[in-house]
Amino acid sequence: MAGEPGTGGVVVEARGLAKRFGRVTALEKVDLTIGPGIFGLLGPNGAGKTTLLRILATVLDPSEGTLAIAGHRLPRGKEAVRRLLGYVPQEFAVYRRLTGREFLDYVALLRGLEDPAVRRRRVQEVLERVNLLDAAHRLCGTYSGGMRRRLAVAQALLADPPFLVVDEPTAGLDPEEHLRFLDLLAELGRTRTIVFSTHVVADVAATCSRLAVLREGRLLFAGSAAELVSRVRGRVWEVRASETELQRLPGEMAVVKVRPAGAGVAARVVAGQNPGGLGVPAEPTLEDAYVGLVSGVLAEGEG
Ligand SMILES: Nc1ncnc2c1ncn2[C@@H]1O[C@H](COP(=O)(O)OP(=O)(O)OP(=O)(O)O)[C@@H](O)[C@H]1O
Repeated sequence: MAGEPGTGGVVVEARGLAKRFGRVTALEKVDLTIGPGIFGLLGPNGAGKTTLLRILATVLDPSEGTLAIAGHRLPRGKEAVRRLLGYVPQEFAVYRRLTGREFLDYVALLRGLEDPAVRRRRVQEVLERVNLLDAAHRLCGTYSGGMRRRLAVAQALLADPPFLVVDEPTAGLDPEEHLRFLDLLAELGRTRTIVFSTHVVADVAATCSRLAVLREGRLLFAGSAAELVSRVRGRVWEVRASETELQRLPGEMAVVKVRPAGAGVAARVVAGQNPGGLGVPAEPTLEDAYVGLVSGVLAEGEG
């Protein structure tokens, strides 16, 4: 049954979620349904990603709207949801003077795993899962950023929760750790519901079955990557021009990336019309669609 530990993930239903901090509106009327698998949350700085994840993790109450997780309405069902939840916050504090193993043992004890033999086994399992066994005897204070991220995931996995909320898991990781982390997420997502936030569109393209895009607290899109990409089809262009020509191109457009090419540049742009007639149509990617959406070149709901 969905909602029970280790049996395939939970369903999240948010309707009209809003969050205000004084005069700042961090989230506005967010309607979202999230099912089993990996769900990516994309958006520029200040979009409201962390706020939404903190609400899903029951750390923060919304100012308005309704939220049900695995059928438990919040805030009434908070305790029940917490039993299903593993949360990896953006800022994760560790006890620098404990080893990785001691730290996890301590967290497991706090989570109610009282039998020392059960705890030892569980700590060993999560250390293995996140590939930290070799560093388990080292003080947490000596861990790299990537190792701390893995320790943060390990503590979230101690109770084998079917619902994981992970805030920017790949920030600050080196390329090798980054790839390993995506593999771990993909593996965990086979039997769980995972919601994670990121700035890296490629991470979403690589791991997520569904995604949402937030900007300034508003939900611009929720659906599959293929749906988002289809919105930009026919509007992505490779433009070869001089820098000056590029800056003077007529019409509304969003520049996805620019690289040097010969004496000028090759730019990838999203635009309704072929920019200045200089564009060659290109096959759209998720990054093109994301940039088009957050820049406003693709209107919301357009498709
Ligand atoms: N506790 C708080 N008090 C006041 N304002 C807040 C608080 N938390 C968030 N905000 C504001 O709410 C908005 C959304 O912030 P949030 O951290 O959710 O965005 P984000 O998408 O996670 O951004 P980033 O990618 O930079 O981490 C921002 O304007 C932020 O300054």
